[in-house]
Parts: sequence; C-alpha cells; structure tokens
Amino acid sequence: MNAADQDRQQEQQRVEQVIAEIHKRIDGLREQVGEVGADIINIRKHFWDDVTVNFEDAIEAVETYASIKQQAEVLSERERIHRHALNQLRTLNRLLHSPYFGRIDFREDFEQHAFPIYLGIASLLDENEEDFLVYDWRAPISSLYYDYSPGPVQYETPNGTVVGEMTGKRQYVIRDGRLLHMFDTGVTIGDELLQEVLGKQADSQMKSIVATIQRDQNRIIRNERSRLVIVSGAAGSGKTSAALQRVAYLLYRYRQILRADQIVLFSPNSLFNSYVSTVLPELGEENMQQTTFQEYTEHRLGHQFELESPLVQMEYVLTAMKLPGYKERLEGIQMKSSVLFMQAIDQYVSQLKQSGILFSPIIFRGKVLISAEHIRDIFYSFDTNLPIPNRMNLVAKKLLGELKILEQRERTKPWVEDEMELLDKDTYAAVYQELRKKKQFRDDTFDDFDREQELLAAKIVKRHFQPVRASIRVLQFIDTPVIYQQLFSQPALLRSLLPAKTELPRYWEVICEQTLEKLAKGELAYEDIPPYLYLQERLEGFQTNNLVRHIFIDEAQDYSPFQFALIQRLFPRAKMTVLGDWNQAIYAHAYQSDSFDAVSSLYDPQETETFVLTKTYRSTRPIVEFTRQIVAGGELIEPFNRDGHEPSVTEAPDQEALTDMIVSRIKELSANGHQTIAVITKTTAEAQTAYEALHEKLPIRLIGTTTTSYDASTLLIPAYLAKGVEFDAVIIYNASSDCYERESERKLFYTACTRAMHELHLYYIGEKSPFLAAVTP
Ligand SMILES: Nc1ncnc2c1ncn2[C@@H]1O[C@H](COP(=O)(O)OP(=O)(O)OP(=O)(O)O)[C@@H](O)[C@H]1O
Repeated sequence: MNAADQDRQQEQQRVEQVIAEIHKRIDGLREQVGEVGADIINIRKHFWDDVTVNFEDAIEAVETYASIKQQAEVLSERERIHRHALNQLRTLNRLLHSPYFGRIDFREDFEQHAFPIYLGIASLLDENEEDFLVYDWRAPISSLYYDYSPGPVQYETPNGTVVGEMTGKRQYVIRDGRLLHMFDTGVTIGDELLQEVLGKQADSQMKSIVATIQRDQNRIIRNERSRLVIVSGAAGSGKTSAALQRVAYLLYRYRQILRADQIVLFSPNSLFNSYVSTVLPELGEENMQQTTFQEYTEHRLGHQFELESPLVQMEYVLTAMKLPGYKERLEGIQMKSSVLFMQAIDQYVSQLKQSGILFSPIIFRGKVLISAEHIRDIFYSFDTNLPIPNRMNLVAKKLLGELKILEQRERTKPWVEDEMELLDKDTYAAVYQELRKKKQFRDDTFDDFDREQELLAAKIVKRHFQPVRASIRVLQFIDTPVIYQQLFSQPALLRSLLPAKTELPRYWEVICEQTLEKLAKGELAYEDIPPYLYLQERLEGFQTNNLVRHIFIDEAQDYSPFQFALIQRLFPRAKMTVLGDWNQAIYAHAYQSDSFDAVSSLYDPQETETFVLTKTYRSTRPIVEFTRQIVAGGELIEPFNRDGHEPSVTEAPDQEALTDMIVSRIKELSANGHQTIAVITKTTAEAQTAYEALHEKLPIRLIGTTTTSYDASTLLIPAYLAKGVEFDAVIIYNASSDCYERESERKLFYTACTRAMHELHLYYIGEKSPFLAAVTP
C-alpha cells in the first residue's frame, strides 16, 4: 500500500470512528428523549393529582397557587430538556450523513506540533467532552479554512488574535457515512469540490454553501464590525448565499442574545421566499423572518388605498408603450423614486411645520363634532420647533380631553333615549348590578330610576364614542391623502421645494394629473407608495420595531431611496446588509441609478463597509462569457472555470416553427438529464401566450405572480419573477428585437439569461435583439 492509500485508509477509519461516536450519541439521546417524553406525558396526565386544590380561604388559595406553579415549572423544565435533546438529535442525524467537509492542520506559534481541525455543520465533542471531533464551520478557528492556504495564518477570537501556521488543508466529500473523495487544496479552496457542487442539477430549493465558501464571501459572512454592509456583486456571485450563511453565522456567534425572529430578510417576491427557505434549516438553524416590501406596505396602507403591486407596474412598463401617458408615467416613476423627490418631501415637511397641514374633522353620527379648522388651530398653537409627530400627539391628547366633555353633553340627546328603549335585558341587569355594587341605590325609587337611566345613557354614548377615541389615538385626524395630493394639485409647489436651478421633470403637469386621477379613485400607484408612506411617517412619527437586530435586503437595486429610509427608520436598532447588482436593476425607477449611495448616506461612513463580488459561480464559463457581453462593464465579471455547452441563438421562421423548436429543445434537455428547465418570457402576457402554444405538446407549468413555490420540472416564467432563482437550463422564448429592443429592457434580458446554470438557448423570429448584436457566441 502506498502512502496515499494509507492516508486515505486512515481518513476512512476516522470517518468510521466519528460516525460510530455519533451513533452512540444518537442512541443515548433517543433513550433520553423517550424517557423525558414519557415523563412529560405522565406529568400532563396527572397534573392535578399532585396539586392540592383548596380555595376555602386566602392562605389555602395561596398554597394552591404555589403548588400549581411548582408543578407547571417541573413540566416546563422537562419540556425544555426534551426540545433541546430533539434539536441535538436532528443535528446529529445531519452529521451522520456527512460529519465534516474539511480539515486544516494548525500549529499555533510557540507550539511544537500541528493539530488537525475538522470542520462540519455543527460541533461534536468526544466522549469525554474534552476534544472537538468536529468544529462548527462558524467557530473562530474555522475561519482559517476559508481565508488561507497553507503557510502563516492568523484568526480572531473574542480574546484576541491567534497566530500560527497552517501545515495542511484538505477537503472531503462524505456521503451516507462514506468517504467518497478527498483533496489536498492549495491557494483557493475547492476548485475540485466547487466543480462538483456547481455541476449538479438545479433544485427548486437553494442549498447551503458552507463547504466551499470563498474568501471574499467569508469576509461578508463574518463581518461583525459594520452597521451597514453593502454587497455589490455580479449575477450568480453568491450574494444570496452569502446573506443566508451570514444569518447562520450571526445566529451562532451571538447565540446567547440573538434569535432567528430578530433577523428579517426582505426579498423580491414570495417565490424567492420559498426558494431560500430551506438553507437555514439545512444548517440546523431556524429561519429568519422573511417578508417583501409589498407585504409591509399592505399592512400599513392597505386599509386606506388600493395599492398597485410592483409586478403590475412592471407589466405596465413592459407592455403599455403605445398607450397615451406612457412616457409621462415613466418619467413620474423615476422622479417619485429619486433622492430629489425625497429631498422635496423633506422640504415640504419643514414648510408644513409652519402652515399647510390639512386635517379631517371628527365626525360623529354624520355630524362634525370637532372641526378641521379647530384641530388645525390647536396644532399650530404648539411651538413650531417641536417635531411634527410630537405636536400631533399633543393634539391627540387635547382632542381626547375635549371629547370627554362632548361625550357628556351627548348623553342627553334624543337618539340616546331612543337607543335605550332597544336595549336588551342583560344590559339592564348589568347596569343594575353595577349600581348595587357601587351602593348607589337608596330606597328612593324615583332617584334609582334616574340613576339607572343616567348610567345607561353614559354607557351607550361611551360605546358609540369608542371608535372616535380610537381614531384620535391613531392620529386619523391628519388628512395625509390630501396633504400628499397637494403636491400634485399645485404643480408649481414642487418648484419651491427643489433646490434652485434643479429642473422640474419635463412632463410634471401631466404626471400631476395622472397622480390626482389615481388618488381620486382611492388607488396608489406603486411609485407613489414609498413617498406617500414616507410623508405619512414623517407626520405621524415612524412606527419602529426595536426587537429586530439585523435586516437583510436582497435584490437591493430594486429599492428606492424612500424604501431604504423607511426600512432604516422602521428598524432603528438593526444592522443592515444590503445586496444587489445594478446590471439587474429591472424596475423603471432604477434605470438611471448605479450605486447604493441612497442607502449609504443613511449611515456614518465609518460604520459602513462595501464589498464587491466579481466572480460568478452559477453559470458555466461559456454562458458567462456570453451573458457578460450583454451589459456595460461585463468584462469585469469573472466566470468560475466550469465547462459546458455553448449557448445557442436560433432563428425561427414563424411562430409555429418556434413552438416546435422549443418543444424539441425541451425534450432534448430532459433526455440529457436536466430537471429544472425554464422557458423565460419577458412578460406575464407573453408567458400566457407561450403556455397556450406549449402546454398541449408537453407538460409545462405556468408560473404567475401568485405562485409561491415550484418543483424541479419544466416551467414557463416571466423574467421578473425569475429574479434570484436559477435553473439547469434556460430557454429565452423570444429574443427578437420586437421584444427586447429598448435600452431599458437590456437589464431584464440580462437577468433572464443569467438564470441558467448549465445550458442557455435563445430563439427569435425576424430580427434578433440588438443586445445580441455585439455578442459573440
Ligand atoms: N462558494 C460557493 N460554493 C458553492 N456554490 C456557490 C458558492 N457561491 C455561490 N454558489 C452558487 O452559485 C449560485 C448563485 O448563487 P446566489 O444565488 O447566491 O448568487 P446571487 O449573487 O444572489 O445571484 P443573482 O444576483 O443572480 O440572484 C447558487 O447556486 C449558489 O449555490
């Protein structure tokens, strides 16, 4: 046996020893889980047997309470142990499959020998609980594996820097307890392993990347210093992956003080939510909270307006070019999402401090109870130096005081008497009891009757005033819709809000008309939602959530400055990680932006760190070499060296031939073992047409705005819904110039093409898209 074989044999033996140890632990834990589980059932069943219940007097009652409490504590402690053991069992079962994926041999300075450190998804101690058989990939020492090749190394621990030498680095592929491969690696980690991982078929769920995290990704994952982390990275460079492993890292690093529900991920849509939802559980962690900006706005404004969804706006932008008002709306979208408009709203708010806020009167039973003018006078009687939200709260307080007096006056109104006649017996009985309790009954029956009537009247009026009180508490007397509307009903107002010499948008008057028209119908266009909400929060005060500690914003190029400002103020105690790619900025509002300045201006530059990822892992080298020619600056995108088929661009003579070609391509791709095949269209409307043509010829699933998950199969999907996800093979349904021609469609086209992992095929009829003109296959 040569040295290499011997080495491999030793490694195989170690795998077996560790697995045997894991089995032992599992057996022990199963026994414990069973016993504790039985205990819990037993305690629940006989809970009351061990409790002496006696409420005869106060002392007995206290004793009864103490005995219940003690019994409940025993139960809850057993349940805690049970939960903990179950979690451990789950982790051990995961380790059983693959106990570790890497090893480094590390010699600390001043030590004589190097020691092997094995890395896996969780730590495992030996039988005596002294030495680590496996280190968690997130442990301080594990960072060496990701950051260095053999040679002098150092890593940070909470107690300072540890310096030493790495004398070896090795990777393993262990499946079902068997060592399949091992590689000694040099300068970069895992080219072999990466090849293998990236060469696999796509899945409808994202996978964790802990075994092959790259050095620049590791810096993002382990960043603890910055309040704001900005990651700007090419399509497929691992931004989402880095974000998710970062969540897992933070949950480990701060496990004593941080829970998964204190981390929020803002994602582009629900399909993406389900795509990434298995990564953390795969790593043995609970999922963070996941949401979309749309969900948040629905919750804040859904009761006031009918809100347009981003996808409906997108479909309009992509299909309504020939409709009147199109270019004006597009300009409106850009203006309303700009830093300039945010500055204008800030300026507007500071003008409103002096005058101009409009209020709604307080109405009761169809009549004005407190007039809007009176509320305005109260508001403007307060010191103008106080922030508006503070003054609003003072107004609310004053109004509630006034309401009390008005409520008393209301009790003698005829409607109250009318309502009293309709009261049921129970209410009468309750009032009678109340008066008895207060000992207000005397023997004088006339007085008794009057008191009863008074109390009934008070109760009736109070009940009717309840919603009025509630509306005052939530500051509903501020007429935000009209305050927002003013910005458009007086087109000249914007001029006074913008810095001198700034040009107004060319079509501002038409934009104003369009906005007023929508508002009058109780609708809020998608581009109006962030500025409206921002204005509302600046008037009412930002509703803050102080529990959340980390915010992740993926596909951040799709967020406007307003959205960043809102999210930052909504979560004032949270650190923020923002990840995006300006080449994939597909929303109309971002056509002219190319930086994250809007978000970085919200934080101190000292607290901000920016990372750029240029290497891309998703697609094969030929696909990246093809797609990077579509966008400006694409030459900076560096493909991971994985070979594959050249992308193809095929002309079809007509629609029928196009359908046939796509059908036979899908069949061929399936025959070659590809499972997730996506036919990507530009719009939902086009996806529908394609579906009509294709679904009778082969099984295909149409993905729409309401789809929340998908399986490994053949899918038809509009490009903007495919954001963030990936497929084995991508077919671009219509890459002709009728479809992708305007400069604004370039990034959408690029986004669609970059979803492909192994194969990319484009079809067109007539002229091919000008974006392909400069692309050499
Ligand atoms: N270090 C890595 N090891 C293994 N796979 C990786 C690594 N980094 C990225 N990948 C893989 O590359 C693919 C793309 O990663 P991811 O979706 O995180 O990229 P992204 O930058 O968010 O892409 P996009 O902007 O196009 O949505 C995924 O399949 C991911 O698993």
